[in-house]
Amino acid sequence: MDTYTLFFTASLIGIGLYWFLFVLGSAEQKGKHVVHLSSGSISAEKVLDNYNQYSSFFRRPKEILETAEDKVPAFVDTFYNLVTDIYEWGWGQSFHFSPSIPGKSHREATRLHEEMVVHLLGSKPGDRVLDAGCGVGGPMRAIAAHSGSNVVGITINEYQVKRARIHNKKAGLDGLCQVITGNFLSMPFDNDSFDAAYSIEATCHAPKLEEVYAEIFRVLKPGGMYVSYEWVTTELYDNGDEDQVEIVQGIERGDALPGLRSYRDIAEIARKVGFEVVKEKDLAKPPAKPWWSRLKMGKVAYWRNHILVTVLSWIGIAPQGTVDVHEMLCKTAVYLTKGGETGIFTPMYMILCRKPESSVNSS
Ligand SMILES: C=C(CC[C@@H](C)[C@H]1CC[C@H]2C3=CC[C@H]4[C@H](C)[C@@H](O)CC[C@]4(C)[C@H]3CC[C@]12C)C(C)C
Ligand SMILES: C[S@@+](CC[C@H](N)C(=O)[O-])C[C@H]1O[C@@H](n2cnc3c(N)ncnc32)[C@H](O)[C@@H]1O
Repeated sequence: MDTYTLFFTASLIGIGLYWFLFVLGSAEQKGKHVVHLSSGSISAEKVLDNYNQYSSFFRRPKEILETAEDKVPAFVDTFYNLVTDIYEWGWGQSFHFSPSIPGKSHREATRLHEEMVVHLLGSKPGDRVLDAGCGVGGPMRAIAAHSGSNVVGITINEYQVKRARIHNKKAGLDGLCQVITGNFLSMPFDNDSFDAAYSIEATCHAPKLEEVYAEIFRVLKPGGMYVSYEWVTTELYDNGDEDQVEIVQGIERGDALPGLRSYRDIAEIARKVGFEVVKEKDLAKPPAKPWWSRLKMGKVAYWRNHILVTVLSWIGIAPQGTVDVHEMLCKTAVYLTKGGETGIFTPMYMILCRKPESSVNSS
């Protein structure tokens, strides 16, 4: 090979590599780049082990409630160590769905879904608002910026707190947004200390919904509003239909859920802990456009991402085990899409509640 051919070939390989890593692997919302994929607070050599422990724990989600309910928060924490960077890289800083809106980008539709929380709660400047299960804070920043309220987020995952604080600072919202590590089943906040509260696609991780709802009720001031977007099965779900059961179990396994609840249970549980239920509605119902369309359109992107993750793991840049986690997410995307298309599942069953003015906390 002469010098010219050698130079030409080397340049082509260089450009190809640059394109593969820096163009294909670019971050969705300037959050994460593929070459920086880590596994949260888990050290690189323990990723595969942690993934295997996670997947055997969530293999039979329904049984968890009978045998190992108390271990759920720790495994949810492991799950978010494994997926947080991949979510940020492939989805953005808001870890939830929203109805697609013709003519609007995913980012814009996400933001509208988050700002709806402000309107439902009636939040205003100076209010202290709780975000129960805040992820890396995408919703918190949108809600604080839209309302001028002070938002306090809590997440079980320490790595997410680190990421959220970085994003809050970058967005110039660290004055309005505060984030702490903690369990929403037992929060380090005083009784009656928040004007309002919300949770977006987070309380589905609680083994018993009444425990997290009771805790949110406790920290809300009397008259305070709470809104939640819940993951539930709908009226179309038939637990005697094997195909439907497989879809639901696929969603539970790939999303760290200790058993999906029925939409019927939500308001009943809210009332049981003392809330007045103001409104409940499945925000996925028509005329809303499919929330799962972005998951479906991503088929080529999944394939591309899978190659990227495999190559990076192979050359030692991404931790070993990242490929397994990514493969799990690819399967999860299929089950979620089936859940949406069949209409047996919704990730946005909205419930709006009020803590009665007259209520007294039991603890
Ligand atoms: C509320 C929860 C999370 C909801 C969503 C934010 C995530 C559910 C499934 C995730 C994804 C699936 C496929 C991934 C893809 C294979 C990868 O290449 C890029 C990231 C994905 C698109 C990823 C992004 C986040 C989800 C859509 C739960 C956990 C309660
Ligand atoms: C799917 S993410 C949604 C995050 C955020 N609401 C958003 O929409 O971007 C679920 C969140 O719930 C948090 N979570 C789950 N179980 C928790 C628990 N027991 N205590 C506190 N946070 C929890 C996770 O750590 C994660 O941040």
